[in-house]
Amino acid sequence: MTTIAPIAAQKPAVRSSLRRVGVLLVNLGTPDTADAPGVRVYLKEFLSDARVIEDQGLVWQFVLNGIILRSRPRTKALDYQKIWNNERNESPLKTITRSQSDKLAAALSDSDHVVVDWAMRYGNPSIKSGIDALIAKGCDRILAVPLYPQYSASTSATVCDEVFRVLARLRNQPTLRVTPPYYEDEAYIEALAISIETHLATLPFAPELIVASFHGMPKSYVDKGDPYQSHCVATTDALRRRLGMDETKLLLTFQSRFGNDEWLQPYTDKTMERLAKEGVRRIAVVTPGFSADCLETLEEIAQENAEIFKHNGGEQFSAIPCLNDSDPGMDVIRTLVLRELQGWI
Ligand SMILES: C=CC1=C(C)c2cc3[nH]c(cc4nc(cc5[nH]c(cc1n2)c(C)c5CCC(=O)O)C(CCC(=O)O)=C4C)c(C)c3C=C
Ligand SMILES: [Fe+2]
Ligand SMILES: [Fe+2]
Repeated sequence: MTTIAPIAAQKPAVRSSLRRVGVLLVNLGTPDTADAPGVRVYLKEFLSDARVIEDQGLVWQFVLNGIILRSRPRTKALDYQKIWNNERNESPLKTITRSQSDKLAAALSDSDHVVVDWAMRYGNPSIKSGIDALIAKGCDRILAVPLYPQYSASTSATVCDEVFRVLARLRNQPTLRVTPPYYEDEAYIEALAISIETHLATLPFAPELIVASFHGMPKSYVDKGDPYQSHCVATTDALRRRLGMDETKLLLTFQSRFGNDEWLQPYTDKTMERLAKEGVRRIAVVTPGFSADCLETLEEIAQENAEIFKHNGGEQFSAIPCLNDSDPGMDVIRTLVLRELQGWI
């Protein structure tokens, strides 16, 4: 027999005539504080998710608790400190996701029965707190929006898992929709192209080529059927067509390798080294898989990989900002959300 967690008694939060639609933007998550304890809590939750590390067996428990959580929080906290939003005392991923949510709410303000909020899969604000808040405001229908253009089980699916877990405890469940991946949507490709062109026009140099760097994942996950790599390839192909560039002018690479297994290749850091050694002097890097700038773009790309490129002879390196809450970026989110809200608003 299948059992689920005890279902709580639930009072109607608002009068039943108010039937609102909730939109919940969800991104990956980030530590609450840029210090070792904050990073440890975050990494423990993240790396204990079987969608992220599929083999959660005894060996992994030993590696996670005995090695990773003893050393990585200290070094990663230093990286977070380099990019931290000190004004708000939070990570840029939170600042940007909140702003995306505020701007989407303003864009949908014509419909007074739509409520927009945001959440993080790991850390805070949690998906549970987001769903609770939407229900408390009278939402009986919720659209969850995983902010990942390319689907992967380690990102998009785990958002759904958590949403389902929260709903599983409710007696009076809202109706649920989830936005699909949008890796080759016209609005997304157009927004990327505009953001690249706008950024290149501000540079004092002309890059010889552009590297499109996506977050990596273990190759074995793709071998077992995760479509993530094919989505990254489709995005890059569409962008090449839109920009009139071939694979020598717009390269596809994968960053953020973690652990010793083989990850998707070519690796971004090795590509930086190779390009510089082959005599390329000026490059720009775009990170289309990240809907908001975060540790992986602001530190790993704009600092670490810039350093690798220059150390090996490269001269000019520019990191193109993510779509974030820019006008083209908000066009993408609004288009996606309005399409999936059809019939509800
Ligand atoms: C097996 C481990 C990991 C997989 C698979 C993975 C996939 C994946 N991740 C993102 C987006 C982000 N990841 C971020 C940080 C991050 N990712 C991993 C590991 C895996 N990611 C770790 C351990 C970390 C934490 C930092 C570190 O310790 O190295 C972030 C940044 C969060 C922030 O706070 O700014 C994002 C965003 C995608 C899209 C993805 C898909 C394959
Ligand atoms: Fe990651
Ligand atoms: Fe990284």
